[in-house]
Amino acid sequence: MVRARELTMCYGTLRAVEGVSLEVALGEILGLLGPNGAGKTTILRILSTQIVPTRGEVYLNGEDAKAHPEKVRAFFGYLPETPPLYLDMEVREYLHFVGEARGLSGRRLQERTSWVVEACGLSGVWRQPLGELSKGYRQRVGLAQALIHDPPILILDEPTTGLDPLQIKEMRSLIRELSREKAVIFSSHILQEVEALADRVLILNQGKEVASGTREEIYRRVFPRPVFRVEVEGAAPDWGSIPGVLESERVGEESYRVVFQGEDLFRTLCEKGVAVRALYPERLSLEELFLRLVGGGA
Ligand SMILES: Nc1ncnc2c1ncn2[C@@H]1O[C@H](COP(=O)(O)OP(=O)(O)OP(=O)(O)O)[C@@H](O)[C@H]1O
Repeated sequence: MVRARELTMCYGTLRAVEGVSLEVALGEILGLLGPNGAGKTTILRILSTQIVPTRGEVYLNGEDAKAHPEKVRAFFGYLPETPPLYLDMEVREYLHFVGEARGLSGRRLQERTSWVVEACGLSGVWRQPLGELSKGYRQRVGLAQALIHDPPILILDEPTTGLDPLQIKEMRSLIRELSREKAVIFSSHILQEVEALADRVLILNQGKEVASGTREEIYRRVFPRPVFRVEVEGAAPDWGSIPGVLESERVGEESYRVVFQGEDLFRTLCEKGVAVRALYPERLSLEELFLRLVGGGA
C-alpha cells in the first residue's frame, strides 16, 4: 500500500534523509522511531507529497507519487505534527470544509462527517470554535480531518504529542482500530509509544536507517544468538568455565545476562553446580535495543 525506495532528502548541504526504504501493507502499523532531527517528519512529508525527495521513489496504492501527486492525495490522510486548524471555525464547519475540499458532498459528506465525529469522540465539542479546544481535542480534530475521505493510508506525525495519559490511551486504541483496514505509518521519538502501537519499527538516526522489522527481528539482529536471564543463589558463577556460554554480563545483585549456544543451559548450569533460582529468555525493551543500535551502550 505504501512503498518507498531509497529516499534521500537534502536541504542545501544537509542530508536530512539518506537511502531510506520502507513498506507498509493494509492492516499494518509501521512506527518511525528516532531522536529529534532523525528525519522522521521529512519522510512523512515526502510520503504525503508535500516535498519531493532529492532522490528515491514513492508509490502509494500502486501509483507513483512523483508522477501523479494529485491522484495519490486521495489515497491518504495526513496528520501533521501541528494540525493546520482555522481557529475561528467551529468543529462542524471545519470538517465540512475539509470534506468538501476532499471532494465529498451531499449525503456522503454527511455520512463521513458523522462517522469521524463519532470515531474521534467529537460530538461533545461539535459546535465549539477550534480555538477554544484543548490540545487533546485539537489533535482529535486533526485526526478527523485526516480520516474524512476514508483513505486507505494514514500518515501520522507524532499523533499523541501533547496529550494526557488517558487521551494517549484513547488515541492509540483508535489508531489500532483504524489499522485493521488501513495502512498506518506514524512517527515518534518516544520508544514506549512505538512499542505500544507499531507492528513493525523503522529506527532512524541522523537520517539513516539503523534497523527495521518487528521487535523480535531487531532483537535477533542485536543478539544473533539466544540470550537468557539467569538468577542464581550464592557466589557468582565462573561463567568462563561453563561450556556454551559465549558472553555474560552482571545485570543485578545475583542476576546475569548470558549468551549461550548449546543444548540445555539449565542442565549445563546444574552440572557445574550453579544454584539456579530462575532462568528465562531475555526480552530487552525497544529502548535497550535502540541504545545498543545507536551505540549508547546497554
Ligand atoms: N525545511 C527545512 N529546511 C532545512 N532543514 C530542514 C528543514 N526541515 C527539516 N530540516 C532539518 O532536517 C533534519 C531532519 O528534520 P526532521 O524534522 O525530518 O526530523 P524529525 O526526526 O522529524 O525531528 P523531530 O522529532 O524533532 O520532529 C533536521 O536536522 C532539521 O533541522
